[in-house]
Order: sequence, then C-alpha cells, then structure tokens
Amino acid sequence: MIKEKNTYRIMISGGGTGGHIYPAIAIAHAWMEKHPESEILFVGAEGKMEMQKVPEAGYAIEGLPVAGLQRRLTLENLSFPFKLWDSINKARKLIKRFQPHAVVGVGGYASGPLLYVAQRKAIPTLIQEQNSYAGLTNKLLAKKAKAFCVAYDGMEKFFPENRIHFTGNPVRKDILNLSDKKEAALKHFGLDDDKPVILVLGGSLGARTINQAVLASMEYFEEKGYQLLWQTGRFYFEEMADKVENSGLKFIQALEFIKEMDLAYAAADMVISRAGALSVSELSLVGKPVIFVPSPNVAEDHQTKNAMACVNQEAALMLKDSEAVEGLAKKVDELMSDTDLQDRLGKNIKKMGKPNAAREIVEELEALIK
Ligand SMILES: CC(=O)N[C@H]1[C@@H](OP(=O)(O)OP(=O)(O)OC[C@H]2O[C@@H](n3ccc(=O)[nH]c3=O)[C@H](O)[C@@H]2O)O[C@H](CO)[C@@H](O)[C@@H]1O
Repeated sequence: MIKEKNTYRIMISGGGTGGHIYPAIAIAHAWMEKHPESEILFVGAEGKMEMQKVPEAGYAIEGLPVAGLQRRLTLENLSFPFKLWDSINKARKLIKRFQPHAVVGVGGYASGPLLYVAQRKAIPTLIQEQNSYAGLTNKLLAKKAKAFCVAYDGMEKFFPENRIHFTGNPVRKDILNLSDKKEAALKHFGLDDDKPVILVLGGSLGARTINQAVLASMEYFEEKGYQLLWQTGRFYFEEMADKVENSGLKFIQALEFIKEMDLAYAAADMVISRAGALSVSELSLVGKPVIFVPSPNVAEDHQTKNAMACVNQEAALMLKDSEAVEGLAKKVDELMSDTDLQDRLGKNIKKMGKPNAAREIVEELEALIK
C-alpha cells in the first residue's frame, strides 16, 4: 500500500456526456478522500459538458481542441487530423507541466490524446470502461494501458484478461444511502406525499422518444393519480415545459436537468429511464422498480445489453424505443398495478449494485503508482 500522506498528482481525462464525467468525478472524490494532499487535474474537450460540470464539483480542468470523428462524411471531419494534432501537442505540454504519477481515462474522445501521450512517456494509465461494449477510444488505448476497471462480464473481448478488474462503475456517494431522504426530497421538488412519484430520466442529455412518450401519456398519468418528475434534457426542455404549461396539468413537472439526483431517486416510487451505463449502475444501488427504454442510437446497441443484464435477473422491465410512444402507459400500468412485481424488481436490481466501485478503483490506481 502506498503512503497516505504523500502528494500524488493524478490526471483524469474523458467526457462528452454525464456517463463519462460523473464516474470520473466519483473516482476523484474517492482518491482525495484517501489521499487529501494530492492534486488532481481533469482534461476534457473544449465546449463539452465536462468543462462546466468538473469545476462545479471542485476540480480544475483543461480543455483540448479535440473533436469526435463523425460516422457520416462531413466537412467537420476534414479538420479532425489538425485538431487531433493540436490536442496531442497540448496534452504533451500539460503532462510536462503537471508531471502526473498516473493518468485515468474514462472514455469519450477527449481521453485519447492525453492517454496516448502518457503511455508513450511510460506513465501508468488506467482505463475505466462503463459499458458492456468498449468505446473506440478505450479500445485504441488498450494495448498499453496497465489496468482496466469494468462493470460487465465478458470484457476480455476488448481488453487483455489479466489486466481486467471487475469493480463496477463508480457512482456519486450521495446516492448510496437514500433511506432517510424521502421527506426532504418530496419537499425539495414540491411533491404531494400521497401520490406515487414516477421519475423519468433521459440520460444526461435527455431522450427525444421518452419525451414524446410522456407527452402522449401525461394526461392519462395525471388521471391515474400519479405525479411525474420528468427530466427532459436541455435540448427539449423549452418545448416540453410549454406543452405542460398549456395542458393545465398540475402534477407533471418538467425539469431541464436534475442536479440533486439523490433527492430525485429518493422521491421516486418507480423510474422510467434510458439504459446508459451510469444510470443502470445508479439505479442498481437505488433499488426501486425501473422500466428501461434503451437508446437505439448508441454503438453496438449497448444500452439494450445494459438493460438486458437486469431484465435477465428479473431486476427491471424493458420497453423498446420503437414501442415507447404507444406502449409507455400500458407498461407503467403493468408495474404500478402489481406491488409484488415492484418489490421483486426493486430487490433484484439492488443485488446487482456495486457500492465499493470507486474505492476499488482507487486501490487499483495505488497499485499502479507503487
Ligand atoms: C446517448 C449516449 O451516448 N449515451 C451514453 C452516455 O450516456 P449518458 O451520458 O446519458 O449517461 P448515463 O446514463 O451512463 O449516466 C447519466 C448520468 O447523468 C446523471 N444525470 C442525469 C440526468 C440528470 O438530470 N441529472 C444527472 O445528474 C445521472 O445521475 C448519471 O450519473 O454514456 C454512457 C456511459 O458511457 C453510455 O452507456 C450511454 O449509452
């Protein structure tokens, strides 16, 4: 074990969406809790969500000009090699200045240049892969990374088996214990305490189909006596909030983005959610009945795989994206009318939770530095 009082410098890189950023922040918190004298520097992509969320969590971040390669042929792709070159140069300078003991990559193209430079300088790199299907950047960095902290079985398809550690995804600490938060949560969101609360989550950016499905069913939900806490995502918020306002419905609450996810989970009686890796990991710790509506627009349909890992353990229900608009109300009824099913799903999903993930990742990182 490394000494507790030393100053370690750790760089953490990646982002693009909450699914990469929040695990990165959870790792940083767990590291600082154990090694409070350390310095942490995040590296993200200019203009992306991490440039706002990371400083809000109390850490410094530098942005690289890197951009993702579009799958379609676009003009933007022409500038890709130049941005990559600039990013590698900036990564080189950052590493020279910060002199990290180790570099952590959490996926998303922002982590590519930094880990590439670190690996060429023989600085140990650890990759945290959140999904059941490895992202492109992580696959490209796999050969020289020293450790892979994963959340799903079967990751030896992508990474060398002897360096894989099955830690689970690191989640924010405040959702680990929700038992005494319900009352405060209802108050925080101005919810009624005798109407069931349905929490609707579209992943960190919101989900168009889920929003359309809620729009199609919201009158019915209100008639049934439910109240909805509905995260629309920032791209859809104005339109959805207008529609709620014009409908005159009283118990449908549209929110752009929820900062206090612990309170949202605590308030909920059931959850409708996209099946991004972190949402699934968090919901596994929360232990409430869930209907997953996986996004069909992600590499290798990995959200369906994430959701099916739960469905196969009778730990959640799943509704296909293509059936969501027509089928959401019926699926919600199926769950809300069956309290045994609610209990079973809640208990089974909780068994899948990995509450020590962040701590275990910190231990792997310590082992690399040593
Ligand atoms: C469309 C897309 O590319 N999705 C990917 C993205 O998902 P996305 O970024 O949506 O990520 P996840 O579902 O994994 O996690 C969402 C995170 O955002 C937080 N949150 C969400 C809503 C909100 O209002 N407030 C809030 O704080 C959640 O608590 C969670 O920590 O990264 C994941 C992890 O690599 C992938 O599995 C997803 O397939």
